[in-house]
Order: sequence, then C-alpha cells, then structure tokens
Amino acid sequence: MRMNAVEQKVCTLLLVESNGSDVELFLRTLEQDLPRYEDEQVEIVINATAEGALRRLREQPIHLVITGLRLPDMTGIQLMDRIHDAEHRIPVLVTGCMDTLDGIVEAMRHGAFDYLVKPYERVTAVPRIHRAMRMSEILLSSVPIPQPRQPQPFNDIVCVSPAMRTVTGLIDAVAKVSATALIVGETGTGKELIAKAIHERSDERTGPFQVIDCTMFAEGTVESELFGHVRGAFTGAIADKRGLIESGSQGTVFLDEIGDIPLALQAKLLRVLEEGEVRAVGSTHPKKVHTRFIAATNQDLAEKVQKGEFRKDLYYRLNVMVIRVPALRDRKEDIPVLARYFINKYANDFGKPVPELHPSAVTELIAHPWPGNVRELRNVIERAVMLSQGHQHIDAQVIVSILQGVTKDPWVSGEYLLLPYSQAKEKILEEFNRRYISFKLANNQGNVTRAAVEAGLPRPYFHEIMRRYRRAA
Ligand SMILES: Nc1ncnc2c1ncn2[C@@H]1O[C@H](COP(=O)(O)OP(=O)(O)OP(=O)(O)O)[C@@H](O)[C@H]1O
Repeated sequence: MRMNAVEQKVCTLLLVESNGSDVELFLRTLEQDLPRYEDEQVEIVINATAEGALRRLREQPIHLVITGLRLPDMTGIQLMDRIHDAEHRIPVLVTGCMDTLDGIVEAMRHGAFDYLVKPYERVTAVPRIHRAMRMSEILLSSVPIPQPRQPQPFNDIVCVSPAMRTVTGLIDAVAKVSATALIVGETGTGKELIAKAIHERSDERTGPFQVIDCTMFAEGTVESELFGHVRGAFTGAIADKRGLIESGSQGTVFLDEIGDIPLALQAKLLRVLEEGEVRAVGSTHPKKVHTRFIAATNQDLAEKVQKGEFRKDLYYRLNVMVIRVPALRDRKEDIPVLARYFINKYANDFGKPVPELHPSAVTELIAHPWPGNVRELRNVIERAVMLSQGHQHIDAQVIVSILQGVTKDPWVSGEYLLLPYSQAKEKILEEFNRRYISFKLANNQGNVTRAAVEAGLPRPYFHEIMRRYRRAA
C-alpha cells in the first residue's frame, strides 16, 4: 500500500469493465460501505479495455484488479493471464452473471483470487473485496524468495483425499508469506497440526511455536498472561513477567479457539496483529514482537460478528488467509490410511507387533460419522492396538465394541492390565485427571479459579492439568 500526504494508506482498485451500467452498479454497491481499515483510503479507477488496464498497471500502483469476463479487446481470463505473466503481484477478481458461471469456474482455474456475481449483493461483495485487498497487502509486502525452497513432504499430515491435498497446498502457500492465517474446522480435524506444519515450513521455523489456548483465559489475569506485566503493576506483581505473545517472538504464536477470546481483549489483540507491538500491563512502552500469528476456530466467526460477540475489524483482519479443514466424515478416503498410520504408531509406542487391520474393521470405521474427527479415530485405534494380542487382526468386533463404549472405561475393561507397569499407570492417571478435572469444573459452573480452590491446587497447576486433559481427550 502506498501512503498519501496525510500518511493514510491508499489502496487503488482497478475496475476493468466496458459496460456503463455495470460500472454504475459496481460503484453503487461500494459507495456506502467501502471495505477498508479506518486509516485507509480507497481509490477506484476504471478502464473499459484490457489493453488500457495493462497500460495503467505499468504506470501507477494498483492493488487489486476487478475485471469482467467479456471485454472489447480480449477476455477477462486472457487479461488475468497477462497480469500474471507480467508478474504483477496482485489479486484479480472476476465478475460475471449467473449465465457465465462456466467462465467464472475457468477463471478460478487460471488463478483468479475470487469472483463476484452480478447483480452484486453488498453483504457478499464487500467482504470479498475487502479480503482481496488484504491479500494484496500480503502479496505486495512479501519479499520474493530468491531460491524457491523445495516443498517438504508432509510426513506428519497423513491424507490421500483431494480435499486434504488442497489443504496441504494451502499450507505451503501460507508458509511462504509471513501473514496471519486462520484455520477453521471442527474439533479434532488437525488444526493445530496444520498450524505446526505452517510454522515448520516457514522462515520462523527456528523460533518457538507458542500455543495459546484462548478458552483458558480467566478474567482478571488474562491480560497479564497474554501481554506480560511490569513489577508493581498490581498486588503480587513482584517482578517483570513476559507474556505468552512475547514468548513466541521470532517464531509463531498459535491462538487456538480464537472465537472464545473475551470481547474486551479483542481490540488489544487486533492492535498486536496490526502493529506487531505488545504493551505489558503497567508499562507505558510498547515492545516490538516479530511473530507470525496463526489463529484457529471451530466456530462460525461471521455468525459471532452478527451476534456482537466478535469484533468485525478483528474478523476482517483474520479472514484473509483461511484454511478450511474438512470434517473426517467428508473425506472418508483418509480413514483407512489414518487408521494404519495410528496402528503403526501405537504398536511402536507400546512395543507390540503391528496388528493387521481386517477389511471388516475398515468397513466399520468408514461407516462411523466421527464427530470427534481424527482425534476420535486416533483414540479408537489406540485402544484397539492396546487390546490386540500377538499377531491377531483388528476386526470389526473390536472396533464396534470400542465405538459403543464397551471398553471405554479402562478400569472396567481392565485393558490397562495388559500394559507394562509404567504405561498402565499413565493410562489410569490420565483417566483419573480427566474425570477429576471435569467434575471440579462442572461443580463450579466452569469457573477455573473456584475449581482450583476446591481442588486445593494453585490455579496455574490446575490450569496445566486442564490443558493436558483437553489435549488428550
Ligand atoms: N491428517 C492427520 N494426520 C495425522 N494425524 C492427524 C491428522 N489430523 C489430525 N491428526 C491427529 O489428531 C489429533 C487431533 O489433532 P489437532 O489437535 O491438531 O486437532 P484440532 O483441530 O486442533 O483440535 P481442537 O479443535 O480440539 O483443538 C492429534 O493427535 C493430531 O496429531
């Protein structure tokens, strides 16, 4: 983005459209609700022909091109190809009517960033243009990588489905630019794994990968946990303390369950994302943090914005690079490969021979809806491996009994008795912690501080057990 005389960011949209009434329609759609940040000025420039647009692109900074599909001198797709060939690092949006849907699909295949269907509806067009503007900012600010890095194979993310291949493609793309990304998907679909994969493929990989679980924030301490505090900021602040965000400096901060971050804190977080600065509680000096932020959610943030539970500006800020992770039931072809991967992993962990997965078991696994997604599949296979003896197959019966919960309780099933002492003890302890923490939280209506008092444990210790329990569940 370039700056104008009063130091405002200027974003210039180039509309390529030869039909006067379509131009008017576009301007009318945007006039009342121009998508922009408060400190940003948006300019719209118009060319009726593709050649005119290409000339303008050579002559002045343009941040986003919005083109019709039918232009007098070439098609919108040909124009887009020329823009890409000339290495203008800007997104192109195509516009068309319902009867040109084939053309829109073709344009997306040629690398269009997004599309708008005429007649434009403000509620859909404005956020899409805003998203493209933010993408433009990222593309223009990212320094070209001198030596294209060989994409690393995805050893950790096991998948064969086309939907997940798209996700792995996006991971590589996001890793190349140091921009905030948002990962959306149901619980257990692998959002944290994906965030880690981005981190490991990015320039930040030598720095820390700091996980911040936004569901764990308790009122009162949250600000100091996130941003840190200085000595004397409040009673008990006996020394300066770094916040969680600063601990992720030079690396990646993963904001898990961002939808749960308290409203009061969202404005402060937005400032951190925009300015790359944190201000510790009690301090007057902001500190720079060089950190990549990746957020994840299993909630519908747009709906939360409508309900007034999530700030619109933070939502726009996050909703630029979005990775949507499909639920396991929508990519059933991944189930057998994931099951075999977990069988190998747990057989290895338990020091057991690797059992075969009988085809009848695969049928049962595929039929299950997996509300807990990959995490649930992992847990089922872990139990199946634990129960397997010698070189026995894992068959349908074992899977069905685990899915029906017959063997769910390790005390009742006695499955821990089959394990070596240390693993058996760990299994039972895990179950104990899970039940104990759940009970204390339920008994105190989810209030962590009161639950910790009732348990007779310091809050940070209780918090840590809770975190571990949630990850293992
Ligand atoms: N494609 C995959 N290949 C291998 N393991 C996977 C895959 N997807 C998920 N897992 C495993 O499933 C478990 C759950 O994944 P993860 O914690 O990343 O999910 P999540 O979406 O972040 O869950 P939540 O929303 O509950 O925090 C982890 O053990 C992870 O390693």
